[in-house]
Amino acid sequence: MLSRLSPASIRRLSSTAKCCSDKNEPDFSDPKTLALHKMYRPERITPSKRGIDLLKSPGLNKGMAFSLHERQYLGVHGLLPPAFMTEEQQAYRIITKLRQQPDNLAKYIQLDSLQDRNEKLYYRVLCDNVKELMPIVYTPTVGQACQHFGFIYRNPKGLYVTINDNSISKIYQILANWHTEDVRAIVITDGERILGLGDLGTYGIGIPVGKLSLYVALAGIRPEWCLPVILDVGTDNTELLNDPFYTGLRRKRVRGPEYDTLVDNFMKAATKRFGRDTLIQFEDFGNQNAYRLLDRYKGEYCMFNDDIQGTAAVVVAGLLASTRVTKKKLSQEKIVFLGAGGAATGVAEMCVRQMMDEGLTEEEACGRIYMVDIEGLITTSRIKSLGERHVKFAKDLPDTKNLLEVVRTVKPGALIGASTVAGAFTEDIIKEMAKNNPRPIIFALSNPTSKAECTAETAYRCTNGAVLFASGSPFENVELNGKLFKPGQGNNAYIFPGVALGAVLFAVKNIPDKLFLLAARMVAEAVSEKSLNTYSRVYPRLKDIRELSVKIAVEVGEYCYRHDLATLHPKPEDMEMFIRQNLYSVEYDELINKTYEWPAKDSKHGFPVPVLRRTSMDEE
Ligand SMILES: NC(=O)C1=CN([C@@H]2O[C@H](COP(=O)(O)OP(=O)(O)OC[C@H]3O[C@@H](n4cnc5c(N)ncnc54)[C@H](O)[C@@H]3O)[C@@H](O)[C@H]2O)C=CC1
Ligand SMILES: CC(=O)C(=O)O
Ligand SMILES: [Mg+2]
Repeated sequence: MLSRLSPASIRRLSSTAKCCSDKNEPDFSDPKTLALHKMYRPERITPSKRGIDLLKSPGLNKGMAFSLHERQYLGVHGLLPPAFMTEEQQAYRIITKLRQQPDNLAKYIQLDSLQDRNEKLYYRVLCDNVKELMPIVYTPTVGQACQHFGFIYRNPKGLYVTINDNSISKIYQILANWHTEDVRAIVITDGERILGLGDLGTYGIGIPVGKLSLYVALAGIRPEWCLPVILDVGTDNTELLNDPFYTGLRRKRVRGPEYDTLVDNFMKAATKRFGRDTLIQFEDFGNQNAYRLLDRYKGEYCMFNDDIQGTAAVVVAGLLASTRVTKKKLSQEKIVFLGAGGAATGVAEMCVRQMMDEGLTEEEACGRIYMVDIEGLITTSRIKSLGERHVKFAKDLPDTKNLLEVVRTVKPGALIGASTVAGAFTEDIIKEMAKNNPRPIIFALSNPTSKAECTAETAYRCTNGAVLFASGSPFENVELNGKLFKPGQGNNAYIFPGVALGAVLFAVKNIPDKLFLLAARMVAEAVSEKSLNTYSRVYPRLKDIRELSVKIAVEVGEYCYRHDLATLHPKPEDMEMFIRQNLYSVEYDELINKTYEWPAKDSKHGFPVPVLRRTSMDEE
């Protein structure tokens, strides 16, 4: 069996095993567990770094949580204040300071520098406060951080590959400069469509960084396996080209064959450097490249486009959960999309697959989907100018750019926005949706919040609380007529962490579309009756994503072994246990085998142990 292991897999098995934490210690009374464990777990290691180098290594640094024995043994004694702090105390200090920051960008900067200093503490704080901090490290604040990236830039995070590095060997060298060898997941963007904010060039690096933070926080993927990458091919944003702080090449975007060669070279160099099964997530590419690159690479590499496939899955999940309230199958609904770019088209295509699984023909399913883009409703009169993906959705209806008119004519059960047009779902449109449906479905997916097609408050108010609403960026709860509504976040963050966890742990060859549909169904099933019926929320709680990610990863693994796409052999007998054993722990590791039990409450050390309160603001 072992002879079937590729060199990359052997390397992975041994390094995977290093991450097993005592917290997740398996049950060794079971002989099968013991055998599996021996296979995957080598001995613990002591870090090679010492002294100030250790304190400057964010992956190892524990700040004042180093025990006296560790301080002496690892050469940091005297380099730290003499008092000690537990990780919990440090986390309390961080979140307290964070809550005193004047605004969200200041919070982003504080967390960003914490990540540079002390990785475990960063993830500890993030995991303990997912609902409060996701809007900081992710949408909407990450959008603001990208817009001001040149100004707030402190430390490099991620790799920059420019159009001037356009050969496999040059890119390979850049990848070899990265500080870890065992990279298993890359999130890459070219910065052309950063959220709904448009072309932000290299300022877009904040997006891969933020997505990978969620890999760790929402799926327990180890941070050292993660690599953020930006392809710098220039920018067409003249404001940036004139910005003295701009961090990228000052030139117009390169397009055409030279661009394609750069992406091709990157794919080859990355898989040569890190292994054929390295996951590469494409993020926030512009409309003209997103689908094209996905179609080109999805059969050949372990990759996916999150804006197309991840978004499709999360929206279908929200729609399926909604059907539990409307008591109608998805195939019985008509759906209108505002926007027909990567996100909306991906969702439309997955809706078609779901409707076909429910018994419709492809033609019937496409017939239930109406798309409106910047040119108006996609109609048969536009066929000559449409791309092949849109032709099947063209309707034999009069041309119009008026969304209200479309809603009046079609009478859809669901209205979905991925257009980047803030406020496009006017009060009239929302009221029209409510007129035609006892429980209208309205998803305003555009990010960040400033681009949402409508606010949660408008949606609930204009439908008298009947709407099943979700948005790409979070909105506050809304109280209406004495009832509390908790809008769900229809964001691909429910999907990509779990898919990525399965892909990296089982070293999959590629990721079929079907897996995203399976993930969508799992997310839909995870929505509780209480969520749906008490709060009208069509998504699980954010704090449940981590568990959901494990379940999605099991599904990814099972599917990939069935279809000969998993290259980790032998297949773990207990898939879930294998995944749990390999989850990143946010608790500090013991850095030497023997730990000195320091007297945490000893007044000699002068540490006033604070009364800890729960830091989590997560709620039902
Ligand atoms: N909630 C989530 O998980 C996700 C949200 N998104 C958001 O969706 C938005 C769109 O993303 P993509 O589809 O990737 O972008 P895209 O650039 O591929 O597509 C934008 C679409 O909007 C249409 N559009 C622009 N102005 C319009 C107008 N005035 N009226 C009607 N249609 C108009 C364009 O014609 C195009 O079809 C972004 O704001 C992005 O942040 C994207 C991915 C995931
Ligand atoms: C959520 C996301 O991927 C986007 O807005 O692009
Ligand atoms: Mg995106």
